Amino acid sequence: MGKSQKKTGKGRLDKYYKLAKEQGYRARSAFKLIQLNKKYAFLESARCCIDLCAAPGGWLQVASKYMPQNSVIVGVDLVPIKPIPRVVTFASDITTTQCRNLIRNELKDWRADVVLHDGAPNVGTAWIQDAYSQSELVLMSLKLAVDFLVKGGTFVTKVFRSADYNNLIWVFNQLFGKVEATKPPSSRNVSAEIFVVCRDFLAPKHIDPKFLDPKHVFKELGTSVAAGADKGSSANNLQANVFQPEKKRRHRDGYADGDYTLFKAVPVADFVKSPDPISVLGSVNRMTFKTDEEKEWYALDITTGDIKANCDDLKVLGKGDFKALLKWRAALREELGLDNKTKETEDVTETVEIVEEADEEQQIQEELERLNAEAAARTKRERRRANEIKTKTIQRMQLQMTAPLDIGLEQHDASLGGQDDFFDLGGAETGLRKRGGVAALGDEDDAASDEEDKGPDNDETGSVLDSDEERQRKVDGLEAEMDGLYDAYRDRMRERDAKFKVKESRQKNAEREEWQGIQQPIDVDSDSDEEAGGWETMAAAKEQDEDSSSDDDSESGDDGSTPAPRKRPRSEPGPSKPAKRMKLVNDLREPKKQSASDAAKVWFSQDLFEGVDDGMELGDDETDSEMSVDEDADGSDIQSDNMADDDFEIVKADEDDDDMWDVEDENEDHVKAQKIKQHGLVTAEAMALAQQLVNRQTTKTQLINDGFNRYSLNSKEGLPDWFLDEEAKFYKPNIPITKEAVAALRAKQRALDARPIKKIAEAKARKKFKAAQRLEKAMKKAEGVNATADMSEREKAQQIEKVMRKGLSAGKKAKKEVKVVVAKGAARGVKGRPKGVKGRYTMVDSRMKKEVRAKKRVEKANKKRKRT
Ligand SMILES: C[S@@+](CC[C@H](N)C(=O)[O-])C[C@H]1O[C@@H](n2cnc3c(N)ncnc32)[C@H](O)[C@@H]1O
Repeated sequence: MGKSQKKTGKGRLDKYYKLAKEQGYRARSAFKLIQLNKKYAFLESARCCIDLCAAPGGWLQVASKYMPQNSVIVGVDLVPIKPIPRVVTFASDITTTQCRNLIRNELKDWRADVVLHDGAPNVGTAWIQDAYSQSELVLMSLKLAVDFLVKGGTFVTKVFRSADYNNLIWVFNQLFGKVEATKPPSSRNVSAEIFVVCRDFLAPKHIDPKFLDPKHVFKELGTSVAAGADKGSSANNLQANVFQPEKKRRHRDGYADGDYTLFKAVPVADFVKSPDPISVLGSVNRMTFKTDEEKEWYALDITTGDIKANCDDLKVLGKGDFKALLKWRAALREELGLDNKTKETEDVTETVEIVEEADEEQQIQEELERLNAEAAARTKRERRRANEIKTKTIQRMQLQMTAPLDIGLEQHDASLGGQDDFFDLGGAETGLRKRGGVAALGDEDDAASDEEDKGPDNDETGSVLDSDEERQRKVDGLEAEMDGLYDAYRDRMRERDAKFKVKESRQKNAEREEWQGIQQPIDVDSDSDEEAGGWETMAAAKEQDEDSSSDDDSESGDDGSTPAPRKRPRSEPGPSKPAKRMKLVNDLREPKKQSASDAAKVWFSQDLFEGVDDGMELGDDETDSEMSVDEDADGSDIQSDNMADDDFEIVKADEDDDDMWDVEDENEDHVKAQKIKQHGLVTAEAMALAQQLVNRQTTKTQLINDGFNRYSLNSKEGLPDWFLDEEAKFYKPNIPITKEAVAALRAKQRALDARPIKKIAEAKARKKFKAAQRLEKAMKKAEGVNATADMSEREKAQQIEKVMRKGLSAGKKAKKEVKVVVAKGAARGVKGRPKGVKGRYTMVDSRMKKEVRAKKRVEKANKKRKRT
């Protein structure tokens, strides 16, 4: 931000502050945009974004992370913003034409899909003044937004809940199809800020300048307040000034008659004796003790130093100070006997009223009104308490979890009716209440004290449970209940949904296996219910990849999150399930089977990869970083016994392979490239990353850095099942490649897979051709037999059957065995058939026989090696 902020005040160092530090965001406000985007998803599809009031750049970082590569991102602020990759920034005032021109120059004739505004004026003096300038700043940002937004675009702005709020919302509604106000969980409860997301910009051809003119937009309320004042409701207004400062407006009507100064001092007696003390507090700057009577009051014990100081400057006082003054007044009046008098007077009035036979109906009416008001106040109080409890429950849950963002909670703002929560705990809470499981919550209900009596800090701690132990016990109880509910839900699902059962058992298997390898792509048509784009799409695609794997399990690792249920590709038979499972515990360095390495060979045979061994290594790097944790865990040299039954000889891993993970190896690049060539870049994601490296769209460092994220060391210890299940679905890293790139590569791979190997195709064709020839020949022969006159019909039939059988058979003559005969002793050198040898034979000497055997052995061994 422009001005330096105190980092130790009221919960400034909250979890979002820490998270921001941890994740390298420049400001905790980054999470506000992340959460807004999570709800409205406007960044993923945006190609151009303008961030107004962007310093220090938290929102810009988020935009650059979530928007597609090569999008245009422009940030403006009064203060310079430290450079951010892929982002252009200016230092300029957004209310000036110079700023407009700068943005225009940068964007040329591009239009923005998203305009963001998180501006806060750097005034920091009077809150009322701040709120007003904030509203003006919002209107200025809207002015810029309508200049640059594309039709259908999104404008996100921060507004304060002030008197101008409704006017601003009205203006937004004139220009946008959908306008929603929301308060993301990361926005502090104590802050009056609220975010308005205006979608579907209508892009009217002509916009009445009055819509964007503060004088007009904020006029109506200003005058209504003034009008209210005219109607003699000054007392109410001034009361509002004290306890609801946002209601106060600027003096647009000039000074009161005969009162030309802004500073007002009144004798303290005015305050003490006035029937409307609050209006006095709201209208003056100082209360003086000048008369003798007032000096006496000054000397009293109840007139403490604080009271004296408060009377000295009323404009700097807060709610608590005003309350103290009112208490002091009440005490003083009691001491002076002023209140008794009033009581007496009231009694007299009452008596008079009775004497005057007040209208009974009117009394009933008044009583009813009073009761109604009381009921309304009670409901309000209850709602507030419920909200407080909900917030606290959420906070406690978050304290138990490592990923507060995933809970994506949206606090329900009572003033913004009709907005759905991201994750409504209300239901769960009610359920728990019914079972009596959250007595804790009830306790807290009672414990929640009146907000008015406490500062925001007290709010946090005052109603929080007494001791750590007690709190822990209650949290445990709540968790146990949640687990119970979740188990019940799963039981219900198991009964109702057979698919769920299968899914669950697969999940369990997968969890047991823990390590998940990279596999072959499968048919894209296979159903995936999470095809939502972004990571979901990638994850679904990845799942498909993994599903289709026949046996290769060492290339790409997942981040260790629970894998989704797998499916066998329809097109390929693949090994049986047990075989597949068995492979999962194999040595990671075991040489890959045919399919993976073939795919890799085809892939690397492209011109693109000529002489780019260096780059290749990075593709692996990426994979390494993702899989390293699992690899360490599972990479033991376990050899399944079943392997012995395989056709393949188990070959001990090369020493080179041992070096794969040794970063200190000087041949590292070469070795890794070899490994990739050998095992293949099997998933489309890995290929897309490799392609990005080759095309210099990304760098090695960037990929390595991307590999270290909050997903990489995600401990699951002690987390409840429902949370892990939820996490398995949504807590996944976003690989920095586009959906389109993966789709294109997958299509390419499918095309390659669909093609048979040329040699096989030719051999098949030859075989077919020869069979046809044989058949034709047989038919001709059969015709000849049929035409023969000197054969009986029976003989003909027998002959034709014989001929046809021969024609339809494979036509391969059994190879006649040739016996190898070694002439020894006296027989050596003798010509002619040796004694006792029948059929074909060949004479050899003993040396030749050995050589032939050795040759056969070598051929066989080579064959096996090739197959593995
Ligand atoms: C809350 S900060 C913005 C934080 C930013 N969204 C982030 O995530 O880093 C508000 C910013 O508004 C800027 N600002 C206030 N008035 C401005 C104006 N007239 N023109 C440009 N920037 C302004 C301030 O300099 C301040 O840096």
